[in-house]
Amino acid sequence: MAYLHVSGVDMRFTRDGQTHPVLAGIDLQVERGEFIALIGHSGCGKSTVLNIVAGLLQPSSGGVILDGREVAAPGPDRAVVFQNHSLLPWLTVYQNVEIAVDKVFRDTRSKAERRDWVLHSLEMVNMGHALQRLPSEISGGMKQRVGIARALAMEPKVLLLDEPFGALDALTRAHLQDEVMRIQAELHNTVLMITHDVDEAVLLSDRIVMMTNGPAATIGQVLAVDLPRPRDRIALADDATYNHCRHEVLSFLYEKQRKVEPLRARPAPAPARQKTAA
Ligand SMILES: Nc1ncnc2c1ncn2[C@@H]1O[C@H](COP(=O)(O)OP(=O)(O)OP(=O)(O)O)[C@@H](O)[C@H]1O
Repeated sequence: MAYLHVSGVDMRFTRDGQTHPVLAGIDLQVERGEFIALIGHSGCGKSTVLNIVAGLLQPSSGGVILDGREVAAPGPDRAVVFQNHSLLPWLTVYQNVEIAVDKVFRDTRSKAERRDWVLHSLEMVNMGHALQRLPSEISGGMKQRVGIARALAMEPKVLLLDEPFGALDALTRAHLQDEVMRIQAELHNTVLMITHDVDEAVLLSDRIVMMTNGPAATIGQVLAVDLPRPRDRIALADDATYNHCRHEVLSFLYEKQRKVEPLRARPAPAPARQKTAA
């Protein structure tokens, strides 16, 4: 059996007395240590899938099994990193990671071991120099790094990333993607990452799971990214496999699942004014 198994998941929300089918028959099996990117048009239900795996939402039918146990509620074995860093603003960088480490390892590791682990986790994302700073005193990219350190420090079975780099500028984003690849190579985490960025999906993942448009979205195509690691973004620009994967995802999104946004009606042009001679 797969390490993470999302099985027959349907999700319906009730809004204004009406039932809206969001997900229908989501089936996904993820091996231990695999990096999965989840991609699809806005509103198709990617976050809903992630929240179900996190245990934050209960599916209408179907379920999730992680390492042989059914997911019924949120737990430290599934750490989530959101797009908008969710650090506690009144705690320092160090304390933001410490609070998670204390929660998970209070009974199994000594105070000194926990302290070393907090420091190690922050060093891993190159934040060891800013331990005493508050979130308001660091950049968006640094906050995201601390969020990733906090999630990794919990040693989760699955790391759930909901557009973790979505709010960052292109350079910071590339830098953090490289860091995540380096950490992944070291720790072999099992990762489920939502992204809107096709290049990010191909660069980082082992498989790309593409979702159809809602309502009642499901998995439309799964693409294996057969690129050796470590991966180098510059070398990959001319790589045939990389470009093939990129093309497959783009064609899924913009040909097979083309999403036509309703155009807003334009206001009628104002009638031309008669010019009157002065
Ligand atoms: N708690 C809720 N109650 C009612 N409807 C919801 C709820 N959560 C999500 N939805 C609806 O479910 C659909 C899927 O939302 P979801 O956030 O999962 O999509 P998404 O693919 O992650 O979108 P985006 O890429 O824009 O973040 C949307 O139509 C959304 O309005």
